[in-house]
Amino acid sequence: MPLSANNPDRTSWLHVDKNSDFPIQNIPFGVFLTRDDIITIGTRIGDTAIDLGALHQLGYFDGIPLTDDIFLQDSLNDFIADGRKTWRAVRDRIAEVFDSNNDTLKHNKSHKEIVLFRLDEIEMQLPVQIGDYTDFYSSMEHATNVGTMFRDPDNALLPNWLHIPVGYHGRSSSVIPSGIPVHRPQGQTLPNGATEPVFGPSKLVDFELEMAFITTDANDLGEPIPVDEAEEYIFGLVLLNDWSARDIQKWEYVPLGPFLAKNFATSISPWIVTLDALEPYRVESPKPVKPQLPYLKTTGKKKSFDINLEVSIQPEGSKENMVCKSNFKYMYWNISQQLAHHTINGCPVNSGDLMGSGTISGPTPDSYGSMLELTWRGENPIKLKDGTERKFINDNDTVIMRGYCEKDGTRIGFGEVSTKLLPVFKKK
Ligand SMILES: O=C(O)/C=C/C(=O)CC(=O)CC(=O)O
Ligand SMILES: [Ca+2]
Ligand SMILES: [Mg+2]
Repeated sequence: MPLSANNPDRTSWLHVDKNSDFPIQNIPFGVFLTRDDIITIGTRIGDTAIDLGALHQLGYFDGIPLTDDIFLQDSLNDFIADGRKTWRAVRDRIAEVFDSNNDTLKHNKSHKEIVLFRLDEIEMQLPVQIGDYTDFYSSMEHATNVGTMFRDPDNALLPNWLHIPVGYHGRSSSVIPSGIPVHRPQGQTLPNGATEPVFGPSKLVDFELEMAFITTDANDLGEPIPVDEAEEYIFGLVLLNDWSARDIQKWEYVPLGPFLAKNFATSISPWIVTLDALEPYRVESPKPVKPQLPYLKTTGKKKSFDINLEVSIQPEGSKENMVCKSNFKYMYWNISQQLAHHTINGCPVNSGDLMGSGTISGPTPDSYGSMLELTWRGENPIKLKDGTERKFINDNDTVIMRGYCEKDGTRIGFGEVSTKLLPVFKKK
């Protein structure tokens, strides 16, 4: 059955710019602090933020079984744990309330004063309390590029890669929303030609263009999630910047994988776009190069999504420079395969877990999802509009990632994840 909230013909009585990421067909979920210092769950149409806690108290969700305080929370975890049926009913109701043909709230000035906020009146928070954060490594182009640079160009893709959605466990304590600046990390590195490491600021701070999915309570300890059921347990997607210190990474990662090179910060966009909203943008996943084991084989619906992705660097006081254009559809392993693999050993997944896709590099050099690849380890620096060059990210640069889908005149997007890199932390 088509989802009512996805009706492409629906318009809203709230103003929506033509190129907005947030038409009434999107209806993402997030958490924000209001002008009155109240934390609430909300959604967004155009440039208007909508307080769902207030909307619920005023009775606009009557008939949907929801607890009174479901939206009066500082995270979406409980709402997500209520399951897909509830997410759908709430999203459909929001679409009805804000439909151009519905005058109820539109003509109620006092209700609108309580429910609607301009974006400059709110402060976006992390949308979920993240219990566990996992990062995959699912772009064949990225894995090949990094394998070429870090290891052996003749055997760039390691033998397991075409059989396993490779991943590592990250650290949730340093996941931050868009807008929170990050300090350049310090650590151990092995200078070129040296035999002993040195300690100091990382010289090779990089971004990684990723998306991430957020789960609901999915399975009990010991219980795998079948690959074709995986999407039932995925609430939605965000943009993710997996900040990476390449010099620290290269020295520390053998043999257990990334550690301090990756966990100093991971930035995400604050609005979670639901899988339901992304339904019209499904595409086939890349053809498997090698046969996949049965637990990873998907059937039925297409399991990848056509999401345009862009990365810009903005030096302090200067213009934005777009350095990468990629697409989520390039991922060799899709989100269903990632979740099936993650749980095949019986590992439980909880509401609010964050699963990074891995760096999303495409086939062409302008679609590589990190500076490491775009400048090929710094060999081909990128020229910026202000006349300076970048091999990696400089202090006081801001890295901005954006993502959107577009089809048949409807566009829905993720907004942005924007993060400034500050110099090394100094105690005042
Ligand atoms: O190939 C390696 O040794 C590591 C590559 C990465 O930087 C991996 C990573 O964080 C996963 C990813 O983003 O694809
Ligand atoms: Ca990564
Ligand atoms: Mg990181």
